[in-house]
Amino acid sequence: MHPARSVGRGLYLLTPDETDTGRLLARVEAVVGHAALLQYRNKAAQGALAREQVSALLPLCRERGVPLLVNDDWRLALACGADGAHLGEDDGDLRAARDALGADAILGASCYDSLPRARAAAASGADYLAFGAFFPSSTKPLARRATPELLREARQFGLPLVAIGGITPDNAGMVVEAGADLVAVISGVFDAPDPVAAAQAYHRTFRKTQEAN
Ligand SMILES: Cc1ncc(COP(=O)(O)OP(=O)(O)O)c(N)n1
Ligand SMILES: Cc1nc(C(=O)O)sc1CCOP(=O)(O)O
Ligand SMILES: [Mg+2]
Repeated sequence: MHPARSVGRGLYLLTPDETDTGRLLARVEAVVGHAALLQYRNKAAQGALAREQVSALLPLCRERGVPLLVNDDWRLALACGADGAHLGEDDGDLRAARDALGADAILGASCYDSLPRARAAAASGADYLAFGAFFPSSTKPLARRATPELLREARQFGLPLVAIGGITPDNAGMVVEAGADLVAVISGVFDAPDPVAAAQAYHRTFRKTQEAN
């Protein structure tokens, strides 16, 4: 069994679809210090632009001590020297990614609403298991839905659990109480009127839940 890399606890920030690299950097720079992990996810960028953006984000993440993962494309993560990759059901084989990236890389897996998928991902070398969507998501309106009960059951795998999908500072408590170590967020931070205040508000949820238990 692969010894899972530590991924911390708190806010797991995913980048917005931003094609202007300078603007992407500025938006991320404002909030990345409040994140435990950053995922480069940009459905509007491929090829050279995606590579340029990962390479631009990497020094910022290193400076702030925040691991940078690449969504969908472990080869891009490897080429840029990022800290890992996140793969969903259409993004290739987890075991092949683990073999190519090595034991030190952080490898995340989308499990949607499926415990069997989570079991397979854990056996294939995932460092964390992501479930969702927990709430209606403006980013992914057609996402399958998951429940807090599923998260409780997923504790059996002994890996860090990520909750994603429509998570706001107001509803995050429900998934954190159910066992989420990280809440993965795009619009709750990047579409907020004050992204820094929003990022800080997620932190308070973790603190409150810890104090209550
Ligand atoms: C942390 C995290 N969880 C889930 C996803 C979704 O991955 P996927 O199903 O491959 O969908 P896309 O993000 O590629 O649209 C994720 N990216 N990150
Ligand atoms: C990228 C993604 N994956 C999901 C899943 O359920 O697997 S939900 C989702 C969208 C996350 O964005 P927001 O925080 O804006 O809802
Ligand atoms: Mg994907």
